[in-house]
Amino acid sequence: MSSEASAVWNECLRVIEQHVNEQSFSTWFRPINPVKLEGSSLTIQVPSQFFYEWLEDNYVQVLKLAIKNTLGANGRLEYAVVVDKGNSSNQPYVVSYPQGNNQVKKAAPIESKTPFEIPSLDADLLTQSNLNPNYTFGTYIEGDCNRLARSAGFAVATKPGITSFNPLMVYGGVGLGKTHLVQAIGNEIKNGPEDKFVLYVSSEKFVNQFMDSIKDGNVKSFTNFYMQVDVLIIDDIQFLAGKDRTQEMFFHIFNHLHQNKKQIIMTSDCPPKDLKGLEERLLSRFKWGLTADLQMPDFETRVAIIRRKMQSEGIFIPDEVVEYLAYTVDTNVRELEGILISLIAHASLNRVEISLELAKTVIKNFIKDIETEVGIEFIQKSVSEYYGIHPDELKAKTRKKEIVIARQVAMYFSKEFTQHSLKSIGYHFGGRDHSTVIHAVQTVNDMIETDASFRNAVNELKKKFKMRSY
Ligand SMILES: Nc1ncnc2c1ncn2[C@@H]1O[C@H](COP(=O)(O)OP(=O)(O)OP(=O)(O)O)[C@@H](O)[C@H]1O
Repeated sequence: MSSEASAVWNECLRVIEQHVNEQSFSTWFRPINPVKLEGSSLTIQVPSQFFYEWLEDNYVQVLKLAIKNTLGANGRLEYAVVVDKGNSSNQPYVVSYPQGNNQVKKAAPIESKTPFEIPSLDADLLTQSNLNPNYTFGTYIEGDCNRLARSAGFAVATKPGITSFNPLMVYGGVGLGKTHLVQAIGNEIKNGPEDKFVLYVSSEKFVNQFMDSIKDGNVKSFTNFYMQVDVLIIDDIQFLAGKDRTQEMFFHIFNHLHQNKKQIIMTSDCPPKDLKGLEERLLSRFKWGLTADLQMPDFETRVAIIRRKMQSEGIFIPDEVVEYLAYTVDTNVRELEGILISLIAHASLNRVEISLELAKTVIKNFIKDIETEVGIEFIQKSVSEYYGIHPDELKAKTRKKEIVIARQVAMYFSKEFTQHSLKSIGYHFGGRDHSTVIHAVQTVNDMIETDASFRNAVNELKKKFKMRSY
């Protein structure tokens, strides 16, 4: 960054500051970097195409004024937009508009190659991996939900085929980051010092390719192709269920790769023991290495995921909105990202700032099946999650101390956050009496007074319910 450009841009900021409110100023102008000054032309770098369009749509007049005040009537402003997706070189591209001319020439985004396309069998093996370059360890947020899988993945990436994690099987529910993690391993190996042929393929494509090879009479070249791979990443292995011929072929490829110390990485939507329709000999091989699961990220990890996404989109979102989203969307990461994108798009289309109000509208109107009310069931789920027990235990007869406390806390919040009568609350906790609920509320109130760590726990949960009941 040139010091002249900085000085001019600081002058511009002083002008802009007087014409926009504080939040808009920090959202849309603080992230801008002045890049260079050539004559009376200043180039500023903005974090994304979306960011650039927003400035053009909303702040073009104030920008013109700032440029005119600092660089005179001939002053010009140029943008360098950092293209974050699909442009591995991450080269900025420049669009410019002359002063007094509103015809902005918008540059087309740089095309990226489709990341998931399967290479043809005679493709240049070392360059075609089908890996999405954005799926790296750097962009994968670590939390308790994925620690084992992530560290095993990292170990595999450091020494593919050599650790005892071969095969590495990552399993978990929909949209929890399986593909991202296994592709991060692939990218790490591919970008490492050794020339390894890493191949990512979805099981569905694998099946289709195999079928085609039978049809075309080139099964041998199909097999040879897969046997040359150094690191085979095969996604959604559950898709092989019931496809006996493909399983047989995969069995041979698996054995060949494993015997030759090649790394095999797989994902599945459930643990191997629950994979139905897969041959026993395959399942037993899946258990040779390491099986690690992914869970739904906890609140802090969800916040970190949102912040990372904000950073990559070059968007600022107020903390209270970030927290609201993280509290409310606890289904899976893909849904969380989807809602975030809807929110950004909604703000952009309606030309409004991202606020808590807007986030509530987007969540309620756009994502119909998301529960935003605090009901007894939600309280039971949240409290049992917090105490690491199963929600059914809150309704069971057990008198184990930690379960009694969790049950009392859940009853206390049901009284505070829902309209249910004491009788109804008791009913939802395994048909207990209303006097049990009164006793629970009293006990929790007493413990809040006397026990600081209990008070903190209750406050933390309360924050969650409050967020949801906004
Ligand atoms: N820990 C994480 N850090 C950052 N982003 C994440 C994380 N987990 C998931 N994501 C993001 O969530 C989205 C969904 O992840 P991904 O596609 O890997 O899920 P999946 O488990 O493979 O889903 P499916 O079951 O549908 O195959 C992706 O955009 C991914 O980048």
